[in-house]
Amino acid sequence: MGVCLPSFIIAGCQKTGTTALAVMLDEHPNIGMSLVKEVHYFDKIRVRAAVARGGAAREIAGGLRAADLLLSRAAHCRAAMPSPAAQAAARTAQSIACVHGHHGSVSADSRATLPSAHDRSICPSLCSAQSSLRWQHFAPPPLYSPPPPPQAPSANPQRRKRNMDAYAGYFPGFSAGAADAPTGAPPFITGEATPFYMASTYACEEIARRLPTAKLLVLVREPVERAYSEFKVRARSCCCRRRASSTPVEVEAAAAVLSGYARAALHARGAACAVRCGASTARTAAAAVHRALTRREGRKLQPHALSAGDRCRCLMKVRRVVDQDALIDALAANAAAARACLLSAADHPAAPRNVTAALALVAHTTACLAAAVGASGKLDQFTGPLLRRMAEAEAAALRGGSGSSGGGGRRRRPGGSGGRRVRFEDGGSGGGGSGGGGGAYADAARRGAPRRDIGPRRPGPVREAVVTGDFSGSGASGGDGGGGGVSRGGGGRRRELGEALDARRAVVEECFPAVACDARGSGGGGGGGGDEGDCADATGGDDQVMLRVYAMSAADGVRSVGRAAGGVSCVGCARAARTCPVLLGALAPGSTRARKRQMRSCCHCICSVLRLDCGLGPQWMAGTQWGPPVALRGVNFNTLSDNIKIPASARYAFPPRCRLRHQTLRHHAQGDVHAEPLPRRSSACHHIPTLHCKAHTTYPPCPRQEDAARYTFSPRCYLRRETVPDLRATMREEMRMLSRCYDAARGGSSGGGGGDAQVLARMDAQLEACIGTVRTGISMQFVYRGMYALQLARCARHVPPEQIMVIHSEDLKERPQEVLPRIHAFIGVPDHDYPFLHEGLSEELHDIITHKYPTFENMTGHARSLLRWAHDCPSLMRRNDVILASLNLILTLSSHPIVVLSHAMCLIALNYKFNCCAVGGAPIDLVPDDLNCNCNCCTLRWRLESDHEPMPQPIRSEMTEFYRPHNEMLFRMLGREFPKWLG
Ligand SMILES: Nc1ncnc2c1ncn2[C@@H]1O[C@H](COP(=O)(O)OS(=O)(=O)O)[C@@H](OP(=O)(O)O)[C@H]1O
Repeated sequence: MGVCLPSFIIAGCQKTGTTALAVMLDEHPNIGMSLVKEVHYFDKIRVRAAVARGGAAREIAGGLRAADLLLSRAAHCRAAMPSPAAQAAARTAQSIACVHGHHGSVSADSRATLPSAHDRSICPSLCSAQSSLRWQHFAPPPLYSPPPPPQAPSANPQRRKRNMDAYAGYFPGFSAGAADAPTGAPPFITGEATPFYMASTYACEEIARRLPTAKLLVLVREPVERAYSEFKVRARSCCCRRRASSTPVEVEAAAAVLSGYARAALHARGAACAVRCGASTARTAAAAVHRALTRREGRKLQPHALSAGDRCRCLMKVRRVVDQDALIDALAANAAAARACLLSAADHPAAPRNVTAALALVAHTTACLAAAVGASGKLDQFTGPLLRRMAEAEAAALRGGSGSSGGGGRRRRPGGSGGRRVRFEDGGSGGGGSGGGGGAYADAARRGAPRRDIGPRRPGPVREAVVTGDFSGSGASGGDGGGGGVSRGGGGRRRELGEALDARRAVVEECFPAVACDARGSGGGGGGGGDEGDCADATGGDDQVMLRVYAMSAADGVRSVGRAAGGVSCVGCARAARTCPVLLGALAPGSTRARKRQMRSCCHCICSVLRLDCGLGPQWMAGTQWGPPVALRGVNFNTLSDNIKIPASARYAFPPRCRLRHQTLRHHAQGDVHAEPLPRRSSACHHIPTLHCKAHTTYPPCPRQEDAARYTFSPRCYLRRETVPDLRATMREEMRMLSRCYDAARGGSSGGGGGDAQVLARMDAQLEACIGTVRTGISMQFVYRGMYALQLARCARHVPPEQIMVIHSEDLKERPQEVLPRIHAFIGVPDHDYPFLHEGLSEELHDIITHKYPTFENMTGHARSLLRWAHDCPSLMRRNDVILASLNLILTLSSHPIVVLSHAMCLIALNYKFNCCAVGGAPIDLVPDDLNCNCNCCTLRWRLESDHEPMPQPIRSEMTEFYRPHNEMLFRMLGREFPKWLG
């Protein structure tokens, strides 16, 4: 496959509408934009060992680094850990790495790392987590299973970035299209947009050297506006200090967060079913899409081009050409296959807990839905039919006819040892299970555990909750088998599914009456409860209804997790309920017994989120993932009930939200419980105010009005009180430094030191002396980035001016119909009638932008809407279901481990805050700064209350004056004036 390096680059400037332009051009049939915006190739090319910082590059680099580190740890896990589980995890991990062609990616240095005590203790989780990272990175996405690309990118970010072929990898598949285009067809070109290139001191030079014919598109915007726009991003997104030790913490946290998914994925794979899911269903879907695209675009596309990029982007394109029904069919089939596959995982010999299956089920279901949401742009016509189709598949499974959905075929081996050794066949009969031992409840019964201890409704006490198959979410299923175990044959499974559906209906009808109505109305599987009056009341916009439909489905999966977790010891819940009354509101004034019980269940839910979904729950306290709690070995878990008995010395020093479990373990190590001493990793937990873990009997007061001024953000928006940099001081300081430079370049106050070109060249030469290194990202160099004349002059020293097109951002925004044809002519593609231009910059373009480059806010908008819905839900249990659903949705929306991690963190934060706020009505600061910092810095961008406020006039005037000579130089260069810029 030939490479298809970009013919044009949107090289600048930040905050001038580059995203909009990139999105618009990507809609052109002859243009393919890079798979990610802001490749940052040419501005990082000279960076050697330093890891790219900021934005996606940092995340990718961080993720790969984490993956490598974890992989290396897994490598010596095998040697260091005699336990079969660790060995198995390491083996599986390595085989996944191997499958994806990255077997040799562990550096010799990494391999040589000697295992430390710390490594040994966390080895199992690292082993699985590293696989997870690999999984996240390299495993096929659930919908479209791509063949491995011919040239897999190097796992080493530096090497990859330096490698021009790898750069071309940002434009995959399109090159094949270009090569195979019919003779005489208009050219197909690629482009990328990295607005930092203009600000970079050497990117243009590198572009000129490596892509000498590339055209540069440079957008300029009134510099004061631009600076303010960037400043607002800064203020919204990050004011926190970076932790000095961020890497190990991130790696470790990533390990923790992702291990659940890793395990789910691993076991799904272990059941040899994922292969089928991936290979048959997803590939069929991909092939169908591919065919359709080929037909439509009249050129051959590599199948992997359909999946190498982000899923949403792919689906966005696909959706236009594939029959919607066909796509829904494919998605539903894929979901069904994933279901079958993941259900099977529960019975796999290696599966440690049935919850892994449930978890994976949720993950895949939500991933599927997320993709659907991404494809539809709205939760509307697309998601509804898809959900309905999935409901039909469930119904088919209930009736025993699972073959058609590909989702239920399950057959037990005759005489198998209980429910654990199972062979699966796609489209199998779905019946005839042999029953048998039945897993935890039966085990517990055999051990003589009291009956009350084995019911799934009682969280906590059952220690050995392995593989019950109770992934259905049915609260009643555990009791079905009585003391003698539960038959888990096809009939049992169907019964469970039925119970799951009932449970889901209950959730839906309680929380989302409109959905129940909708479902009844459409015959889509609603049922029970409500009457016409309810339906009449339960009106709302389409979006809201669909949101509820979505919640219904997600809650279904989530309940599975929650219920399944009910069979697993939940030390954290009991602990939290006892020691964290404020958090849970259990001791709220006037709290009734029932309320306390409810709160405890709520706690249980939170705990399962933390543990199961994020890997951050009792592990903090108990020390291992999934395995027996290290710190509590020797404690008889069957005696743990509501009055959990933990040696006093094992009391937790840190709140459950503290993700630095090592701290806690260290604390344990000092007590009389058996634990491995762990090195202290960070003292962050010490700084966490413990207000919520004291035995408060009242809620912390709402912030007083006079305190509100200290909140940069609305206190209700869950953010810590941040100090946003002072606009005036920041801008003035930078202007002062730049003026020094400019004055020197002009030859002092007398001026007259040559023409513009000389002045700009001199200024450029001493720029770094004035403002230091030109940094990427949003890095407090707001003023400099608006000095377009300086940057253009620098660029024009390397790139011929006729290859640079400067576009006024305002023109693009207000008259795209005029600007776009000029751009087409400049980059050499035929004109195109963009549908979104017909009504100006319509919502469609906005949708495209937000779906193509979703911010965290965009990505999680639906989930956060769910959170809001949850807020109104009368039942705390249900509310938590929805919260869990939201969490899952957000986790599955993102494919990058580090992104997932930070999202998880944010959601954990939200979850806590949400619960507290919801219960107590007071926005209390429950989230460790560290955690908040993570959220704010990386991804979470809440709107500033002042977001839409104009820039204060005094500083605006100062800046306009500062920019005046620079703007004038720019006007002379362009031969065109923008009078508004001069004030
Ligand atoms: N079509 C069009 N034309 C011109 N400008 C537009 C357009 N669409 C959006 N915008 C405004 O551009 C700002 C975001 O610019 P970028 O996408 O370049 O930002 S980034 O550097 O990629 O982060 C951002 O400015 P602020 O609203 O001030 O943040 C957008 O509003």
